[in-house]
Amino acid sequence: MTYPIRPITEAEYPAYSSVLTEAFGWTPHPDQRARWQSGTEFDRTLAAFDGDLIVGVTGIYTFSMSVPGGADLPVAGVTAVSVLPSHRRRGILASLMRRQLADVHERGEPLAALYASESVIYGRFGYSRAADELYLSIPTHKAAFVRNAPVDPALRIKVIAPADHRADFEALYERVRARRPGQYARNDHFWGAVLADEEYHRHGASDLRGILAVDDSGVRGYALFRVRSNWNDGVAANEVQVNEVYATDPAAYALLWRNLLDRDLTVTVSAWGRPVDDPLTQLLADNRQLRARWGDELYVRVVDVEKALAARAYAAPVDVVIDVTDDLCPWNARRWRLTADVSGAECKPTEEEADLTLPVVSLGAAYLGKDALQAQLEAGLLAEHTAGAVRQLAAAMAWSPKPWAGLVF
Ligand SMILES: CC(=O)SCCNC(=O)CCNC(=O)[C@H](O)C(C)(C)COP(=O)(O)OP(=O)(O)OC[C@H]1O[C@@H](n2cnc3c(N)ncnc32)[C@H](O)[C@@H]1OP(=O)(O)O
Repeated sequence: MTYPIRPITEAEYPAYSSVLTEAFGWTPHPDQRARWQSGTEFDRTLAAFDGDLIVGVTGIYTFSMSVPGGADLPVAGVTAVSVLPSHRRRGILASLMRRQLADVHERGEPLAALYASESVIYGRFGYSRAADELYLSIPTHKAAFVRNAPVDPALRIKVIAPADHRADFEALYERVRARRPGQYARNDHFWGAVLADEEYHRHGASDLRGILAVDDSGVRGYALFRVRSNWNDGVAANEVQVNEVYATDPAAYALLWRNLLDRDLTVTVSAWGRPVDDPLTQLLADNRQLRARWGDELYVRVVDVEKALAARAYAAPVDVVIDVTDDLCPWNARRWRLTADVSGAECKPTEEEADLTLPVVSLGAAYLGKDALQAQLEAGLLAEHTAGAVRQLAAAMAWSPKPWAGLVF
């Protein structure tokens, strides 16, 4: 049985969104549903139909995303993937994914990216875990910084109402996001999500709180957080739950965390999803006290090998012929010669013998700079034809800071 696929109109949004809420078992608040609707790019939605009934959906946010070296790449941010429970496992997701990848390619976007509800779903479509994150928790009484942590006496903390400082957050985030691969330009919809503060976003904690790190020249950093108030037998045991911390420089970054860690009545600071190389991990003197769970963050699919590999910077010179295998995007499946040094990168089709064979899913894992390729070789997932070729490519593709998008879409 086939299920015709097409984008929806705005009038069809209620039926589109009900597939999403049914598949996820969510009951969104009307404000949240309204926000999703206003953020929807209707020409980039796809719905699969069984007669008049929408039974499967997906959408795309049109992103500009930082890649290693700081360039901005057009990226398709895949979202809202859902199939009605009555129609699951009939190949509807597979047909939506095939159609979506063809659309993304036609539009000239070299990458697609997503946050996965389950890590097992997207590998078959060429997506790979490309960024990791830490869910961390720090006991505040063990949170001293190393002795040489940066301090700038010109800096001070200002307590603010987040809703009044959106322009400061936007300007600061835009100033710093090129540093870390995976960070994407946030439009109105995403700033609305960052600052969303209705009761249902609080999960028993306070309203959204904010601090700025400022000096006489202006804002050098901000943090957004909530406080979960807690008393045990008359003893205060609050938890500060950190949502975002961004700063232009290390001293401002350290001061913001210092303020979050030093609050009265507080025993724990936690954060749901931080970069694995968060500078905070280096600042804590007793860093064994930082308890963290390692998780998967962004998934990446290289849709156009030639454009994607030429667009990023490389940490070391590289000159290899890669035989890319890709069942879903046949335009990628061939041999490519990648040459790169400090002056730039080039990726061109070639008929030369391959130094290594790389499934496109492995390229996605390494694209934003995660150190993935050598381990994949050792796991038997790649084929090396010239000794040392994988090590050379892995050293060139690995990047610091490590990739992290920082905001679910
Ligand atoms: C970016 C995001 O939006 S992430 C959100 C993803 N959505 C959800 O988690 C909501 C709940 N789940 C669903 O709506 C559906 O189960 C979906 C969208 C995950 C899958 O849709 P379906 O139409 O059932 O998938 P489809 O039938 O096309 O399956 C294609 C293949 O993927 C496999 N597959 C699909 N979903 C899963 C899963 N959750 N776990 C393991 N395998 C899966 C199928 O078994 C099939 O494998 P095969 O090719 O070897 O036969």
